Amino acid sequence: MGALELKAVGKSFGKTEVIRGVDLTVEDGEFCVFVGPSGCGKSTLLRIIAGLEDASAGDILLDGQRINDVAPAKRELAMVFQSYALYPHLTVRDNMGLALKQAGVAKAEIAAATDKAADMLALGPLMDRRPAELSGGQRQRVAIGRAIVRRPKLFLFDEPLSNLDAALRVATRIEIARLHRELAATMIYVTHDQVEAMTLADKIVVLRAGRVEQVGAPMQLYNDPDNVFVAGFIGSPQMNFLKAAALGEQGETLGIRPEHLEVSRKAGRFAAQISHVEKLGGETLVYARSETHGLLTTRLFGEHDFAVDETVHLTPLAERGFRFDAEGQRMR
Ligand SMILES: Nc1ncnc2c1ncn2[C@@H]1O[C@H](COP(=O)(O)OP(=O)(O)OP(=O)(O)O)[C@@H](O)[C@H]1O
Repeated sequence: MGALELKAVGKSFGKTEVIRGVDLTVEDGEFCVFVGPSGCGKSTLLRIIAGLEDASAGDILLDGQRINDVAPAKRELAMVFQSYALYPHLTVRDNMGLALKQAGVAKAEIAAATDKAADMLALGPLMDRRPAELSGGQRQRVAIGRAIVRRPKLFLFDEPLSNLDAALRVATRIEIARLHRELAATMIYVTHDQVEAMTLADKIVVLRAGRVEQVGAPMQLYNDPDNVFVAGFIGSPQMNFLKAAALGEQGETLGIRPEHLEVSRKAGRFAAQISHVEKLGGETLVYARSETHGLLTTRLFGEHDFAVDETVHLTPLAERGFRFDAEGQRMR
């Protein structure tokens, strides 16, 4: 079991309030991802759950038990950090087994648990090496293995992949998704990475300035954002925000995803001048500036020969658009 509930959780550092009245439920076995701009409080919230910071207000419940006053080591959770925090003088095997050894678990049981985790993470051949003899990706797998060995109720990940190169990030991301399926464990994961959030999460929590803006499944947030902030935050490249009145549309702002903004040399709703073109292989991003709507992004399938400074005509597919009022709230 590993169901987590936060009730009106708040945190201030001195006079600065960084977490404000957060209510959140993470179901047993769920993969929950915290996203939000830098400084919005993702890591602080994770550290409060881990017990590395005290909450200034509210309750933290693990399987229905209030754990605010339970010491971090007694919370039955394991945290995996961006920096691997392995002991340099210990082998991989001893790093992975250390927590169990300190808890007085029998040697044979420790060996069984570490061997099983090593199998899951393909660490078998590396068990007698020390951290200095491993690559970054291997070290992060050891750090994950060390968490698995403890069989926690809850796994907490704080940007675990951000020190890895692009290819390793993808491989390790897929490995974490597989581990989540195999272990059926509750996981909470902090990231800056859109792709990690969209692909790993059962549930994404979008935070802004210490508050929850919206909670939902990844495609729910993408297809049905509550407000301009969530609409602009989820999705890469970002959603375009056009002036609704200039297009004869209701509301203040019309949100159009880059794939729903058509670009043509011949005709369209309004003109814009191309300022930048990115050919990504499978798709082309065309950035164009309109006098009325500002800088807009369009995403085209395949390769195109649009050029910088060229004038083009853009047409938003209004039926695929999102309408927002003057406060930035979605008009449904
Ligand atoms: N020990 C501290 N003392 C004072 N302020 C702090 C402390 N720790 C964090 N903060 C502040 O709390 C806010 C939230 O920080 P936090 O690290 O949780 O953000 P974050 O969303 O994880 O950011 P990032 O994405 O940049 O890692 C920030 O404004 C930060 O400056």
